[in-house]
Amino acid sequence: MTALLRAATQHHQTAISTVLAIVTAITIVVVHRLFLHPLAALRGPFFARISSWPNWYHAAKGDRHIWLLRLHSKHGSTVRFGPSSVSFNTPSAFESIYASRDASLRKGDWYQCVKDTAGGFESTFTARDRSRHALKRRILAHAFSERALREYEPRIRAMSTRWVNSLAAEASDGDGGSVDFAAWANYIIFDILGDLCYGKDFGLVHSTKNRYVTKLLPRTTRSWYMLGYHPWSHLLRYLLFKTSLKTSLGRIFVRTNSTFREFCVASLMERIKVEKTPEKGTPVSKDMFHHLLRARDPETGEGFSMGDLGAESVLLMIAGTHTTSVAIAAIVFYLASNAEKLNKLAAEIRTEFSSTEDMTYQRLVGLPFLRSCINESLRLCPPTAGHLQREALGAGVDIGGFLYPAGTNVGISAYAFQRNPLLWPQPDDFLPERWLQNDSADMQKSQPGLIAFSSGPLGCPGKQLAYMEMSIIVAMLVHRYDVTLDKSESSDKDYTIKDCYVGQASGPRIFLRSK
Ligand code: HEM
Repeated sequence: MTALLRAATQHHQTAISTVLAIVTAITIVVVHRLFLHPLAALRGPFFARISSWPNWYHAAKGDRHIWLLRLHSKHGSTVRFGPSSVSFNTPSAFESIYASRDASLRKGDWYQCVKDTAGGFESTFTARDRSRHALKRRILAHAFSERALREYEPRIRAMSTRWVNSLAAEASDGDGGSVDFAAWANYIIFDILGDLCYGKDFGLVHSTKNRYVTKLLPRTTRSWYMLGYHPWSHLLRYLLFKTSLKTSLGRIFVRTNSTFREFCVASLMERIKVEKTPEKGTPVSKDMFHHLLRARDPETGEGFSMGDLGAESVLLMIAGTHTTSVAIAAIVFYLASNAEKLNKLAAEIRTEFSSTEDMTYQRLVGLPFLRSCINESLRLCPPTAGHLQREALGAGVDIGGFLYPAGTNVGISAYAFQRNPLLWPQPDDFLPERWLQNDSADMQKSQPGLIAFSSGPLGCPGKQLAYMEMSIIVAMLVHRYDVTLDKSESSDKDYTIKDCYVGQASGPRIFLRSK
């Protein structure tokens, strides 16, 4: 009995000591993060300064961009939103973090997580080492040269014409009902990318067979957010990808990711087969992989290995699809919600073109209101809305006179930046005209550029291609149809996307009436 009592007391004492040890450890961490940490002087919400859970919560919920905008309006232009994470919303910080070639910054640990979920295969996107990244970018650049873009244009126009024609049957005011435009924007963009990457028609516009692919991507990028921003990310990644759990839980976790990768790699393999054994009489398809299979780095003479090509195949299909389709759905939302702007754009397009067949990109670039509508929509709804993480290295990085030590994650959310009321008058309103005045000295002073494509050596190489696609598709749609919002489905004033790295969108539901 006494022995039992002694054992119980001992147990009790051990439990108390354990609890005390945990409380002491937490107190030390909290006190350090609040008062002794090199970032202690920065403002931010209490719980976010002491723990990464709030950041993870918003990343998992998909509203981190909205959260960051709120934090900036409360705490100012520099916000500590995690123990070692800082967000900025000024043009000078953007210059320092993204536009410069500062060697004291590299892509943050989150990009490593993306690489881990891809079985360790490294793409241009996940190459964190700056010289390895630069090498890959020089090779990848062959797929985005001016000559290549000129070759892509007729293909984009042909596919867009096919799409715009088939929309008539889908969404007519009165009988056909409204359509979810985000879905239809996805179909055309996936079809275009299939053609531009592999010379292959995925056929999403005409058949339901491959449409499942559009659903895989948001789930994949969401899993990157869930895991990459998790406070225990390193431990979880170790367990999922480095231990025996790899073949069970690890495999389940990356299942969607793997299905998408298999789709892209299978398309690449088919493409390579065609390249090796071309059919007699069939013209060579001058698509992205036509260029990338031959591309050599002008400095080292290196080309992509088979593993590299697989990784780039997945990257191009991720980076080039939902980004552009979300952007197009947002443009259509803002136009359909602002009849006066839509009419002005329709007048510009219908005056310039008598038919969609004449819509060359060279002529579309000359339409100032079209470009302004695209820019204004990208400002309000940047498809990669979140905080693009960069990690300070070595002696740290100086941003605005403050030294951020090695290991600090710095970055900017395009959404928070582009709705910063100190930079953009009436930040929440759709005012394409603000871009028309860009030449005036006043406007240039008060209005910074868009940062939706990021900038500098890690910025988007597909920017020109994206403008080409957006211009052609929107112009064809507006030329061909009167577009109206299906108000019975939504009364939203703003186009809200979920930030899952690449935005996730649904709607707007629209009616189309042939002109
Ligand atoms: C409206 C459409 C688009 C937007 C807003 C956009 C935006 C961006 C942004 C912000 C980045 C930097 C991401 C980061 O640092 O984490 C990026 C990277 C990238 N984008 Fe785009 N993008 C668009 C369309 C495209 C298209 C059409 C392609 C090609 C088919 C493309 C290919 C890429 C690639 C390959 C990267 C990785 C670059 C690197 O890591 O060096 N993007 N894009």
